[in-house]
Amino acid sequence: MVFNLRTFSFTESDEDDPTPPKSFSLKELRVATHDFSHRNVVGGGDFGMVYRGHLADGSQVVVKRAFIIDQEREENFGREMQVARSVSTHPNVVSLRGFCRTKRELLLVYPLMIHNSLASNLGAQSERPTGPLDWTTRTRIALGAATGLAHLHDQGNFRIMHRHICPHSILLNSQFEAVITGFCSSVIMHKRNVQGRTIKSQVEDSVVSGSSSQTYHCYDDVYVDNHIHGVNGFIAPEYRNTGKCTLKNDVSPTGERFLGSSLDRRLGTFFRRCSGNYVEKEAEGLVRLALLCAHENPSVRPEMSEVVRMLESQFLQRDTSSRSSWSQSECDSTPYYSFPPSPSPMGIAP
Ligand SMILES: Nc1ncnc2c1ncn2[C@@H]1O[C@H](COP(=O)(O)OP(=O)(O)OP(=O)(O)O)[C@@H](O)[C@H]1O
Repeated sequence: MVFNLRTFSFTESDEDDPTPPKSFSLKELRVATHDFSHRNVVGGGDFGMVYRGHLADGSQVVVKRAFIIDQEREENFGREMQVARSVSTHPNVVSLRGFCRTKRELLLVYPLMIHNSLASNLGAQSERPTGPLDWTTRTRIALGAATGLAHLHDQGNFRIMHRHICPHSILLNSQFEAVITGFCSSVIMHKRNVQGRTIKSQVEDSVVSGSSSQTYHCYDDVYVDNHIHGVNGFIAPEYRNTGKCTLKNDVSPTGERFLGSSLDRRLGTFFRRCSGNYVEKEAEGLVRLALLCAHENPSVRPEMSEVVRMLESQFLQRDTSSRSSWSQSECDSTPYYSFPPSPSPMGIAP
């Protein structure tokens, strides 16, 4: 029995706690990536370029490299480190292998996800030689991504808001399971105890980060951001308009984009490309859930844990029962765990 300082509770073992990220030398990462050869570039984002590499122990990794250090990248680096040190291990959340800091560069090392991002497997940008993702894979990706996000949202005494969820931040491993990445904009919200003090995670205090000061936010406060983070088209309307951060900010792009993305960025494109290769009732249910998540009123949006339950009841049931697809009567008998019923013309944002 172990007392967990992060969750303030006893657990059977601490095996879910993350292994502390390793401090790499720049030389090790240069060797791993063939001196950051452009042939090894697998992506890029706000932080910098992302290179594929091989470590000396034979493992395949990516190295995210910022070779211009400014305040924004320092903060991004700090946030990635904070999340990595705080979040417990989960198969749908990427874990930081290590980092490197020099006077001129900031580098983050993650395990390589062989199928890159969801974005690179969808629509017109798809590099897939084998054609569009099949329906079962898409539904597994939707469920995996929702599970990863729900895990971030529920970390015992604190919650992690991702704030940058989009098809580029959902990676696909060798089994095409979704793995959430991209914590450059994430915020950790802590619980307040009875004395009004912020209970914060012990592990965070040991974070090796460049940022000189840490601000701790309580999740029962409304945290207002004066710099809007996120990708255009993937930002919850209330956050874009007011800067107010809540976990429901993550649910909106979830609906608009990744559940929608499980179908495809443009539904018409998906239905054409899959030429009937999907389960109609499931696709309908997914569209309804996506619309509910993207509702303009955040209080109407479900929590991520509810999204997971709805998806599980839909897709896991399919695997274990003889029923071929969902029906309205099944939905009626299990209202909480089922996909939402068809929207009324009022109330659901287009
Ligand atoms: N572990 C990984 N394995 C394979 N490809 C990756 C991995 N991490 C990132 N990539 C590729 O690099 C792209 C950018 O990564 P990421 O979203 O982490 O960068 P970023 O936008 O700089 O980060 P952030 O979202 O934190 O600002 C991804 O969309 C993906 O194509």
